[in-house]
Amino acid sequence: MKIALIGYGKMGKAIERIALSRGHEIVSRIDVNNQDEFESPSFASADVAIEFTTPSTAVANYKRAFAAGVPVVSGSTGWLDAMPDIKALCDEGKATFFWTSNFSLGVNLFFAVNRYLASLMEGFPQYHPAMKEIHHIHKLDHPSGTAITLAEGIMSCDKAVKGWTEEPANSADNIVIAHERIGEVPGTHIISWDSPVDTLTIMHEAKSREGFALGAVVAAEWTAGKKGFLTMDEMMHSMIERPQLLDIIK
Ligand SMILES: NC(=O)C1=CN([C@@H]2O[C@H](COP(=O)(O)OP(=O)(O)OC[C@H]3O[C@@H](n4cnc5c(N)ncnc54)[C@H](OP(=O)(O)O)[C@@H]3O)[C@@H](O)[C@H]2O)C=CC1
Ligand SMILES: O=C(O)C1=N[C@H](C(=O)O)C[C@H](O)C1
Repeated sequence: MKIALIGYGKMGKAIERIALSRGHEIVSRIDVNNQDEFESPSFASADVAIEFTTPSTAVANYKRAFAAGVPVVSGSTGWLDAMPDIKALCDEGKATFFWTSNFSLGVNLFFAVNRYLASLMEGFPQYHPAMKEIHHIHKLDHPSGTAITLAEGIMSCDKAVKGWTEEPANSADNIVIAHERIGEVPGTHIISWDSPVDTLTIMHEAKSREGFALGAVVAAEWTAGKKGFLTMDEMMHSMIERPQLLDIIK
C-alpha cells in the first residue's frame, strides 16, 4: 500500500518504521517546511494519508488531503470542535476519514472496561468518578483526547454523570479530569470511583508509542478502499466478527 505521512514528528517516525516493516511504501512525507507537497503527484498517488500533527494544524491538513482525493487516518487531538464539519464532508461523499483519540488495542479494550464499570456504577450512587491523565512535557493539549473519550464513555453509561470538567470545584454532577506533564511519559490514564468506604481504580499505562503507531498502520490498511466516516469501534467490530483479521494486530 502507498502511504503518505502528514507530520513527521514522534508519531510520524514511529508509523514509518512500522509501515515499512509491514511492506508498505512511503510515497510522501509532509512537514511544516514542504506544504507544497499536498499538491504533488506523489501525495495524490497515496492510498491513504496518516496524519499526526498538532491541534491547530490538523483540520487544514485534512481538507488539503481531501482536496487531493486522499483518504485520511488521523490521531491528532485537541481539534474536536471541528468534527461536525469533517463528518459532514464525509457524509456528502467528499471525504474519507478515520479518527480515534487512541489507536492502541489496549486502550480500546480499556474503553470497553471503562464503559462496563460505569454501567455497574450507575446503580451505586455512593461512588463518584475522577480521572487523571499523565503525558510527556511536549504535549500541547489537555485534557488528552483519550481522557475525553473515557469521560464520554462514562457519561453514556452512568446518566448521573452529566459532563466533564477540569475545575475541581465543579465536581458535583461532573467527572473532574486532572492532567500532569512529566518527562517523556507516553500516556497514562487512571479512573477512580471513590465512596466513603473504599476506592476502585482502573488504569492504562502505555510503555511506548509502538501500540499507537501499530494501531494507526492497521487502521490505514483497513481504511484503504473504504469510503466515508470510519470509526475505531467499526474496525474493532469487523475484526471481532472476522477473527482471522485479528492476526494482523499481533
Ligand atoms: N490517537 C492516538 O493514538 C495518538 C495521538 N497522538 C496525537 O498526535 C499528535 C502528534 O503527536 P506527536 O507525533 O507525538 O507530536 P510531535 O510534536 O512529535 O509531531 C508533530 C509533527 O507535526 C509537524 N507539523 C506541525 N504543523 C504541521 C503541518 N501544518 N503540516 C505537517 N506537519 C506539521 C511538527 O513539525 P514541527 O515540530 O517542525 O512544528 C511535528 O514534526 C498530537 O495531537 C497527539 O496528541 C499522539 C499519540 C497517539
Ligand atoms: O500526545 C500524546 O502523546 C498522546 N495523545 C493522545 C491523546 O491525547 O489522548 C493519545 C496518547 O495518550 C498519546
